[in-house]
Amino acid sequence: MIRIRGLTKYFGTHLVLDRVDLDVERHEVVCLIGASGSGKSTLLRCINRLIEPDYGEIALDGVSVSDASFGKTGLQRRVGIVFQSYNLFPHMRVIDNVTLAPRKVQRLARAAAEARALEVLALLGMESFAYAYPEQLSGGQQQRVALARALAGQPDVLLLDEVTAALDPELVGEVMAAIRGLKARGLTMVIVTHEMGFARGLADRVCFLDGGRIIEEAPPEQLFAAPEHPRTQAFLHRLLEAGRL
Ligand SMILES: Nc1ncnc2c1ncn2[C@@H]1O[C@H](COP(=O)(O)OP(=O)(O)OP(=O)(O)O)[C@@H](O)[C@H]1O
Repeated sequence: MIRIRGLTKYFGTHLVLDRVDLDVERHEVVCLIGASGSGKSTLLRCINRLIEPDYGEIALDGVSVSDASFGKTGLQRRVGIVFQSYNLFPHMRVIDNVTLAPRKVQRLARAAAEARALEVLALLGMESFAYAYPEQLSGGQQQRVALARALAGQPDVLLLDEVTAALDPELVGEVMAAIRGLKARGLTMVIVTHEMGFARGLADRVCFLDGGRIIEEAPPEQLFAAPEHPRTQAFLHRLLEAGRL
C-alpha cells in the first residue's frame, strides 16, 4: 500500500534520511523505533508530505504522493496523522473539533459529519464526551479525540507520531488500548514510538532506524528477542539498562 524507495532528506547539510526503503502492506501496523534524532519523525512526516524529501519516491497504492491527482488536501485526507500534542481547538466542543475537517474540507453536511463523528468517537470510547470542551477532558481523553478527528476523514492510513509521549504514565494505557482497537479493525498504521511495550504488543513489524537508515526490520518477537545488527543490540541493551524494556 505504501512503497518508499531511496528516501533522502537533508536539513541544511545534515543528512537525516539516507536512502530509506520501506513497504507497508494494507492492514499492516509498522512501528519505527530508534534513538532520538535517528530520523523517525522525519520519515513519518514525509509520507503525507508535511516534510518534502530531497530525493526518493513514496507511492500510495502505486501513485506517487506528489502526483497532482492527490493535491495536498487529498493526500492528507487519505493519510491521517496524530501528534504528541493533540492540538484540539479549545473553544470548540469535541464534536465540532471532530467534524471540522469533514465539513470544511470534504464538504459533508453537518448531520452526516456529526453522525460520522459520533461513530468514530464511539469507536474510541469517547461518545459520552461529544458535547464537552477539551479542557474538561484528561490528556488521554483529549488524545483519543485527536485520534477520532484523524479517523473522521476516513483515512486509508494513519500515522502516529509519539502519541503517548506527552501523557502521564497512567493515561498511556487507555490510548494504547484505543489504538489496539483500531488495529483490530484492520486500519493500516505507521507508528513512531519510544514505548517498546507498545511496539512489541501492537506492531506486525518493527523497523529500527539508526543515522537515517532502517538497519533492521523484523516482527517484534524476533527483533526484541534476537536482534541481529550490533546497533540494534546496543540500542536495546541501553533501554534494558535504563529499565525501559
Ligand atoms: N525542521 C528541522 N530543521 C532542522 N533540523 C531538523 C528539523 N527537524 C528535524 N531535524 C533534525 O533531524 C534529525 C532527525 O529528527 P527526527 O525528529 O526525525 O528524529 P527522531 O528519530 O524522530 O527523534 P526523536 O525520537 O527525538 O523525536 C535530528 O537531528 C533533528 O534535530
